[in-house]
Amino acid sequence: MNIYVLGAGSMGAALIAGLCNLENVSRENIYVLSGHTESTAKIAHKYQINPVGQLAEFSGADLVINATPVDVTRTILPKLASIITAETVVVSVAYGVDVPELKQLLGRVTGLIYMIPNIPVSVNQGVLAVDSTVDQASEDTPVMELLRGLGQIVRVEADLLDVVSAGGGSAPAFAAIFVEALADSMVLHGLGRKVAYQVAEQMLRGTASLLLDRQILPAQLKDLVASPGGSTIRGVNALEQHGFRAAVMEAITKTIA
Ligand SMILES: NC(=O)C1=CN([C@@H]2O[C@H](COP(=O)(O)OP(=O)(O)OC[C@H]3O[C@@H](n4cnc5c(N)ncnc54)[C@H](OP(=O)(O)O)[C@@H]3O)[C@@H](O)[C@H]2O)C=CC1
Ligand SMILES: O=C(O)[C@@H]1CCC=N1
Repeated sequence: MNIYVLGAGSMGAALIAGLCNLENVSRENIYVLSGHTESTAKIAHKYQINPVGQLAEFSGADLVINATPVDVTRTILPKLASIITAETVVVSVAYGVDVPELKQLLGRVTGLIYMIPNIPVSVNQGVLAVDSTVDQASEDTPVMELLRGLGQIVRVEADLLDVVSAGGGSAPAFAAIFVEALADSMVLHGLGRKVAYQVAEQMLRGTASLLLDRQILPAQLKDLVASPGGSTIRGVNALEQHGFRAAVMEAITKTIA
């Protein structure tokens, strides 16, 4: 399958990195075109994939992944539509350019997927929110099989895609802020920066693994950690007093809005 990636900033590069990790994908079959010739060359060199000079070369694509900014998406997809074939599948990750608009921009109703991935796709541990209403989102297409290699696919109705995008797509930024604050607070109390990050990051990974692998609820995990009259419950109390849960919920609400 020839995969052409359009736009190679944070998300385009993350998707390329994840694709390059897949055993069933050859780097020879991955092509990239970014906004500037230099950035195209840089990313192509970094991942040993093919740089593309101009959009016209996308005529050879079996799959196009659009990871350009929203305004660029709105101008470039109509141009792309006249270049690709009817068999080419287009996966667009531009947030807010939804399926009805994609149909309009591409002038077709099939062979398209609206998906909001998150940055951990670069290590094949992503959450990929896919609009379940389009034909290509069915589980057994080669493209969906490929995307499954990048992480867990969550198929949702169109009106809930923004919700999964906030909790899965945007939240890595919130989690990173939490990790940073946690490390800062350990540094504040005298721990070295490097060890502080190691502790915070491994704590997050271990906690996520436990929740996923053991299928226990977050509340149960919290109860397991907070010993009666112990230190953890004092920290929980402080988080509650400072509106931690409300702050997280408001952040997600604002992200969706
Ligand atoms: N970052 C994330 O976690 C997520 C992002 N998205 C979506 O991904 C898209 C890109 O976001 P992000 O990667 O963060 O943004 P960036 O600004 O990091 O990347 C944008 C990329 O688009 C390229 N570009 C600009 N104009 C063109 C053009 N005419 N042709 C080809 N490439 C072009 C830029 O190239 P150059 O640098 O050379 O100018 C750059 O590589 C957005 O639509 C966003 O909604 C979706 C989910 C998550
Ligand atoms: O910030 C954004 O708009 C994109 C969409 C989801 C994550 N990043």
